[in-house]
Amino acid sequence: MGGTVSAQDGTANLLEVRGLTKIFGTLTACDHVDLTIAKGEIHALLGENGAGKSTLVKMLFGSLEPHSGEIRWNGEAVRMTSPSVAKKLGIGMVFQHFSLFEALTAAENIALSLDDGAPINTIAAKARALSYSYGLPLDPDSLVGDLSVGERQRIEIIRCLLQAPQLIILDEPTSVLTPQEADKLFETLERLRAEGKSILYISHRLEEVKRLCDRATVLRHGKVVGHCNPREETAASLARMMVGSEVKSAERTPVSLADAPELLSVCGLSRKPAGPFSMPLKNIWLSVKAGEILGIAGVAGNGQGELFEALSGETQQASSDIVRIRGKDAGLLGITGRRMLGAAFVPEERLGHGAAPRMKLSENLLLSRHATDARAFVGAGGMVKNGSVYEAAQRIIKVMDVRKSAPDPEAAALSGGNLQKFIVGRELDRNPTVMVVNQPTWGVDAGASAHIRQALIELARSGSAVLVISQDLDELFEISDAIAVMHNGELSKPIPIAEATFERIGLLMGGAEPGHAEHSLETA
Ligand SMILES: Nc1ncnc2c1ncn2[C@@H]1O[C@H](COP(=O)(O)OP(=O)(O)OP(=O)(O)O)[C@@H](O)[C@H]1O
Repeated sequence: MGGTVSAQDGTANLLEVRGLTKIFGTLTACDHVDLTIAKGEIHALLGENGAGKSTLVKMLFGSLEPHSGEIRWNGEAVRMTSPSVAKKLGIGMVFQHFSLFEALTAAENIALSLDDGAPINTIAAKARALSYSYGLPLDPDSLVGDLSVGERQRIEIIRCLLQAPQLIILDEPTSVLTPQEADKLFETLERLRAEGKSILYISHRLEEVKRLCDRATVLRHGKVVGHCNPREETAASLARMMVGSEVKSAERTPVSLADAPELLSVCGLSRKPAGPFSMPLKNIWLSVKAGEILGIAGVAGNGQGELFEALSGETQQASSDIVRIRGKDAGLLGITGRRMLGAAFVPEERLGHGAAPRMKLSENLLLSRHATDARAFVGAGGMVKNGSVYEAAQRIIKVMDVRKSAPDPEAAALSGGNLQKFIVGRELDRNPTVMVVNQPTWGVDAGASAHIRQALIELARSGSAVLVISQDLDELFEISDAIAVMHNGELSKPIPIAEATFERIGLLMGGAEPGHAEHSLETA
């Protein structure tokens, strides 16, 4: 075999890709892409949403077939005809969306994918030993449903490492992790590098790319537009390489809320856990006024999802005055009833929850807005005005700069970040009086994140109340007028942004000063 020599520093290349091309319909998602990965390097793959990163790694992992191009592995031409071929060669992948069964244990989940017939006890013992040796401790007997997102990701990583890969591909691994969990992951990746393994790392978080990665390849519109050493760049210069122009952060204009009417309020919301894997809500009080953005911070799994469900009407309250929208009792209304009051909701999970994957964007638009926009979209006798729906979908696509491979593609054919842009745009397009959004820029690139954040600020300043749940503290500090923290099903008092610091919010996220915000309603 014998690897070829990399021009960069003389180390052998593990992977060499030449002219790899993938075409979807009229869109060339990857256009003659060249990429080399040396042994023992952490290589970043950067690019805007829809730049072709996932398409490229899917071709490397054998889950998509290229139209043309060549892949060389340890110097030899190979064809990745399926993920099992890629795994056998030594490529492992940790996906953005986990594929674990909640009702099974960690070891049972691992056994399912290893498929080597080894007894479950042997697999559990191996998983335990490996997880401890890499500083990612895991109890193989724990039920996945009881685990935090970070712990679930450990299972995915251990499952990948058990196959002894030489190249590990990670697709946005830190977007669901707390800062502490991300630090642990970086240590593990550095250790893997020291052992001579190679890592291909996809992330929109440019600071962590600077910290971790040895080289970067930048894609734009499916083409390689540059290579760099991220340590010699700034986050701004990396963003510029990806986007092709300067990326500005959102600007929060000052606002006076003294006489502003309250548009969304929650008074004493409590809820028992809905199932074995959900969090109770404990006496939650909050208030959002016209013009205001209230940010809700918290480590994933502390009740933010349950709070979103309670606000959106997916779960209803014990009495109608617990949730009020525009001064109307809404606690017993479902999602459509709350939308009819002028509220809009963007859930965290975009595929399945935020959009039906196999439906076109225009059909998804109709699905969520047929009741609230009946006059615009439904004609006499209940006939759908297809032309109007299509036009509205195209308007949203244009405003949000949604990149796609067909005029009105199915939701599942969009890249993750582009689908997120469409869903946020679909709700903003209604000009809602109350907007509740969970993780607005999850998986969204720097340029589009700035666009979404600015749009939320402008919506608030035009007189709407906006509540943003986010795990991204930088985001909350950039856009919020006040930040409250969810911990263990309780919500802290909101802290006005002028008094909020990362330390103070971080302490609350860790469980300091717990308590609900009953008196905040008087002071807000
Ligand atoms: N199965 C598919 N059918 C049609 N078009 C597709 C399909 N998968 C991806 N595309 C298109 O190919 C382009 C590249 O998408 P890809 O998912 O590779 O982008 P990405 O760089 O990973 O983006 P993100 O950062 O948002 O995850 C997008 O315009 C997307 O709409």
